[in-house]
Amino acid sequence: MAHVWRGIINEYLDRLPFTAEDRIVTLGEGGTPLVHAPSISAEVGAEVFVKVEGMNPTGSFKDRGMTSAITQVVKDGDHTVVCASTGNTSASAAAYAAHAGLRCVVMIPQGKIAAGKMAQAIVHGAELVQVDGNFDECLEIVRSLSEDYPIALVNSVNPYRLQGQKTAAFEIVDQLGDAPDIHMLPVGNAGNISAYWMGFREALSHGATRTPRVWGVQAAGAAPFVAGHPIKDPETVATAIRIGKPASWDLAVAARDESGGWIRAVSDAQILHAQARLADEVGVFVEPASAAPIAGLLAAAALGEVPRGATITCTVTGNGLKDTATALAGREVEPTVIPVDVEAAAAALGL
Ligand SMILES: Cc1ncc(COP(=O)(O)O)c(C=O)c1O
Ligand SMILES: N[C@@H](CCOP(=O)(O)O)C(=O)O
Repeated sequence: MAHVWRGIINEYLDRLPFTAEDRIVTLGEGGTPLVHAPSISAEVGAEVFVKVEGMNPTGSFKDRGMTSAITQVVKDGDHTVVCASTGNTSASAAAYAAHAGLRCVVMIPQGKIAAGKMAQAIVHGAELVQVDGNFDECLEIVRSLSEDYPIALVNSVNPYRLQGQKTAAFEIVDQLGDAPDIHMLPVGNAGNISAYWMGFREALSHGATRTPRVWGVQAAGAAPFVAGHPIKDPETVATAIRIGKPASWDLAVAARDESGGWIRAVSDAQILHAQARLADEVGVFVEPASAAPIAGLLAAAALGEVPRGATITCTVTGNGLKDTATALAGREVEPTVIPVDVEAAAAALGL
């Protein structure tokens, strides 16, 4: 019988802190495609694959962490969850809380959330609080709230989030038959790079013969790891990674150093160029933050730093449909309007 995907907790139950007796809160997350990128591969002289995390139920990798965080919240008997967010965590928390019948409160930096993500939180019934501050300041507030009130924090400082997110590394090993030589991903609050490194190391006990070098990419205006210290006023077109004080700092530094990798920055222009190339050449529409690893890869190739023939996987973290305004800016196309007439259609197409 064909295998039916049942969400990451059921698929990797033996590698997660849950049992078959637990009530698993799942929307069928995970099992995302690993898509080959032929033209980018040819350009950088390696085999490049993108792990399309925008295919998750709410359109980002956060769902892997949220199934696990919300499952634990239900297990603990809590009724309210809270998060700070640049948009994707709130969309995911809102959806999983709705599924579990929990109250969800999200705190977001005012005016800095892509419209699609805001819509997701609203339609799933989350209570939205806009803060006249940035993500880092929102996170400080929700951390205090969760310490002082009976509210469960579901940002990636919640260890169950990283447990769920590590399963993307398991999937890559399963899809390739081994770990890649290099794994690349965007870095914001730094939970995901930490989770991947945990996953790749654990995969050594489940068929992988090696771990990859981890190359993280930040936006130049929000690159605390490149600066070596927190950034007070982060700014970038990639609003998902507009973060100056990453919560998982030590874990991310460990992922970088233990894997023999690096964390570098790319400009907003490089990010938008990579986003357009992914859409035009690979057929994968990602949000700006998700294009950062491709921008970082192209930059590394231009410096001659990409090992010839290497297998490189890049996590593209979120769906482009969440932020169509940024994707379409500067791309205004005047649609041709024709009457209901085949000849007019042919003429419009120059046939
Ligand atoms: C689309 C997207 N990509 C990348 C990131 C960065 O992930 P992390 O915060 O785990 O470093 C985020 C959130 O921060 C995100 O929403
Ligand atoms: N990009 C994130 C920022 C917070 O992420 P978390 O993984 O630490 O919860 C978002 O979507 O809010």
